[in-house]
Amino acid sequence: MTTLEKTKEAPLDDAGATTAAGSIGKRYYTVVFPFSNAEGRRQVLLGLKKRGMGEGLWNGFGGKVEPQESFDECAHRELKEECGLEASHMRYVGVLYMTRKDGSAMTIYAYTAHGLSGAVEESDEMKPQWFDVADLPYNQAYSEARLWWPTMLSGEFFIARFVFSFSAPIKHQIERVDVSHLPSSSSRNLNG
Ligand SMILES: COc1nc(N)nc2c1ncn2[C@H]1C[C@H](O)[C@@H](COP(=O)(O)OP(=O)(O)OP(=O)(O)O)O1
Repeated sequence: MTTLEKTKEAPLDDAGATTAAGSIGKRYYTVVFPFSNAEGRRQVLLGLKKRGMGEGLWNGFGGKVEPQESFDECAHRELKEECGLEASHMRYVGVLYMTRKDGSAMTIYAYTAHGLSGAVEESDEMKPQWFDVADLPYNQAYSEARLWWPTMLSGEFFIARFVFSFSAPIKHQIERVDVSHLPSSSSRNLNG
């Protein structure tokens, strides 16, 4: 089953994801949200960005996918570099296609991290802090966070598309995808 949520009636084109114009300046990123259920409280670790893009905003931990690196490897590396944690289980929960009217585009692969080990440490880039999932700092996060974090928190796989004019999302679509019927990677391998 697929559910669509749209801000506008006009459908989003896939400009940034697929067209020649959109692929110019396209960048691939990961973002990771570590979860904890310590003392019966469902919490997520966010980082306050200390420099560069998104400075002063709370976000998950992530960055650009390096050449020769898989998305999963990038997610584990960025988590460790930015907040000191390691995860025994990283769950790929969704993908965000972000495009600007100038044709530049960014694709962000979103993960939740579980089975955490290590000590939470502040890095050059991020100041980490635990938040109750019911009390997230949407007023000090990217403006589109309130549109997709609730879906990410629900655990349903999602495909989100945003079109920005400067930093404001002017069009968005969030598709929740039931992936339970898809073959696992092991069964795909068995089928060649
Ligand atoms: C609207 O723009 C954004 N929205 C959201 N939700 N997240 C964004 C947006 N722009 C960037 N991000 C995320 C994607 C990544 O998780 C980080 C990017 O971090 P950064 O630019 O610092 O990437 P690094 O590879 O760490 O960069 P350097 O090592 O070169 O500093 O933010």
